[in-house]
Amino acid sequence: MNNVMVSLQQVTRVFANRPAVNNISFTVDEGENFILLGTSGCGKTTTLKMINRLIDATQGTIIVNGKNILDQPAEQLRRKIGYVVQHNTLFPHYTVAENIAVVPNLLSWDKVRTNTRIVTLIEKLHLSSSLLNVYPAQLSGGEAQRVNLARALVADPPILLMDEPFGALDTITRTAIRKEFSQLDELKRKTIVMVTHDVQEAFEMGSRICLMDNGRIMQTGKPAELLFRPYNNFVREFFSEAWLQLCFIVVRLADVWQFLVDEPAPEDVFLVEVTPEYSLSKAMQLIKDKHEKRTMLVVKDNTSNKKIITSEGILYAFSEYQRNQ
Ligand SMILES: Nc1ncnc2c1ncn2[C@@H]1O[C@H](COP(=O)(O)OP(=O)(O)OP(=O)(O)O)[C@@H](O)[C@H]1O
Repeated sequence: MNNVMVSLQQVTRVFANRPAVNNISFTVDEGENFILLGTSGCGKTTTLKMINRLIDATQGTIIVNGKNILDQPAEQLRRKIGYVVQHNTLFPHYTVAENIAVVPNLLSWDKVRTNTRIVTLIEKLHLSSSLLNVYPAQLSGGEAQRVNLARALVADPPILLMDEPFGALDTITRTAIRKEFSQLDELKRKTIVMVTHDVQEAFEMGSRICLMDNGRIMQTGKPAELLFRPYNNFVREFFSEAWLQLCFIVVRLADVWQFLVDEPAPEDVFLVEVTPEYSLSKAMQLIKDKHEKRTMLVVKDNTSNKKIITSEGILYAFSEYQRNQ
């Protein structure tokens, strides 16, 4: 059985007689990337802030790591929960190193332990050590967001709440940082609840997605479930515009394996080896990226299964797969 780290049970939050969050329930397992997705004003941020008690629920129960969040001082709860928001929340008169050291200092860590941890983290987050002594105003948006993350991770909290963490970045930096973040081993072990209104981001990063509208949950499920088994018209329509692109993010070569046709490779073709774990979009990208010569993919798993495929073959396999959903 998976260990449930965060559980919301029939939670409501009312502002000025209007429910911003209306009777919602979900659980997040240890190590999950749980995404709160939805249009502006649907209650995502309110939901996130209730988990670390920045906002109190009007009704309902919230359990974090087996304990009702009201049964402990808010400060104690927040020590187990890292929090990253869209805006730069670094203290302007503290250097980068001093900013990251805020929590270790509160926890009375000795200097050596704090410094060792800071050096490890900034390396992992691809920040140059020369930035440790500069002030936040001198950082680019991407650097500032990495420092924000370092500060949230420094005491190794088991849970991380992120509210549009890439929202203030330009598209290119945003995509690059998002990719880096998904590969960080430090984040892989964590239970993450992340707010976004960016559908592609939700599908690239989420192990499960909770789609909200007007304070209510429309559907919670794995990315593929939302695409192939939408509960209602709202869910269907929410994803309709980007549907194919999203399918290519969530469906792997392994999923369409039985429909992939093994083709003979001509001599002058460029062969790229991939595993069946590649998503269809990553596989297509590889074929596109090598246009000087025709590219085919050699898909090999760790037994002796092997198929040589083309982009047309991937499209064909996807349409067969979709018909069988
Ligand atoms: N402190 C507050 N006082 C009054 N109303 C509030 C307060 N905070 C949020 N609301 C209202 O609650 C609703 C949900 O807000 P929330 O910030 O949770 O939405 P969101 O989905 O995170 O939106 P966005 O993506 O724009 O941040 C909105 O109608 C908002 O105006």
